[in-house]
Amino acid sequence: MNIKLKCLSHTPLRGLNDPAPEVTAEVDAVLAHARADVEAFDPELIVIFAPDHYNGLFYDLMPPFVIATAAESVGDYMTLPGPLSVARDLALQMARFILDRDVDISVSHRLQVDHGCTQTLEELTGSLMRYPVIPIIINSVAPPFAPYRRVRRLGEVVGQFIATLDKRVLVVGTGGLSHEPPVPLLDGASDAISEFLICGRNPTPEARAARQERTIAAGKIYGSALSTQTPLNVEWDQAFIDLLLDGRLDTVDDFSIEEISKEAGRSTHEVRTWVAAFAALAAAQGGYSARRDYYRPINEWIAGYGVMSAEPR
Ligand SMILES: O=C(O)CCc1cccc(O)c1O
Ligand SMILES: [Fe+2]
Repeated sequence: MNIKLKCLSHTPLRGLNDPAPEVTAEVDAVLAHARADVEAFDPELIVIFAPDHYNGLFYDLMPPFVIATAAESVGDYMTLPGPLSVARDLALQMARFILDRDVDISVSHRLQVDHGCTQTLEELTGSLMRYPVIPIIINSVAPPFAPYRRVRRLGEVVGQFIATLDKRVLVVGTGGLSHEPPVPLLDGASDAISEFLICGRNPTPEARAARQERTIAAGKIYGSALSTQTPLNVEWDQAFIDLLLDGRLDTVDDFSIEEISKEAGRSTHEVRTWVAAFAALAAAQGGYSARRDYYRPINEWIAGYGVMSAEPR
């Protein structure tokens, strides 16, 4: 086995509410570099840890973790619609391996995924079909969540499975860092919003457009006095990146979900995908060496925007 890691923020506001052209150019260059790395590595499998934002998973049955044997992009915001090239049999084998090691995970044989999975796949590979992929969704948006130590444990067993493969494997985490887009909460929601959060699959084009307009409007005022959303938190992001750089993964076991939501925003929990990805790399090969490729707080995108790479030491 040969393994590499990429973790990066996603933001559906890319192209819809852009910051200054120098900033988008900087991010474009970072992403082009990441894509070239992936091209050179030529993975035989991509394991992508991703969140979902009430596009594939709803409160009628909200799983903490899901592995997909087949997946289709809903094509939200500017992302590509259509099927992902999921490695079906390998995904099933991985599900069995995970369950055998005492970590519970749901299996979906037909999962809808959103920008939380597809934007990063597209940015890193140019399409949704380029390489065989196994999507693993970690609930990071719809409380209650499994604790961070459980996410780290999931990553570990996935890494142990990867170690059994005779393949080049790219492990990806997508989301974060600090941010809070206007995603509704079930607690205190109106009847209409509850109905959406419980079973809002396959919205009408009008409903999807309205949702996207709300996100764009929030992006236009994010970080200003007009915004009611928790702002970006550069210190939190820096500390999180540092703990990954230093390989202090076990410190996430003490993370308080409530405190992180308050300090850095509710969607900061998408960093759970980074925790799982780094834990997988660490478990697959012992130590790792990581680098911070990029970080910048970008209000227009509602994103503490970061990119990291890592590989075995
Ligand atoms: O759920 C939605 O539609 C909004 C999602 C969303 C918005 C801004 C930054 C993000 O990272 C993000 O995921
Ligand atoms: Fe997100």
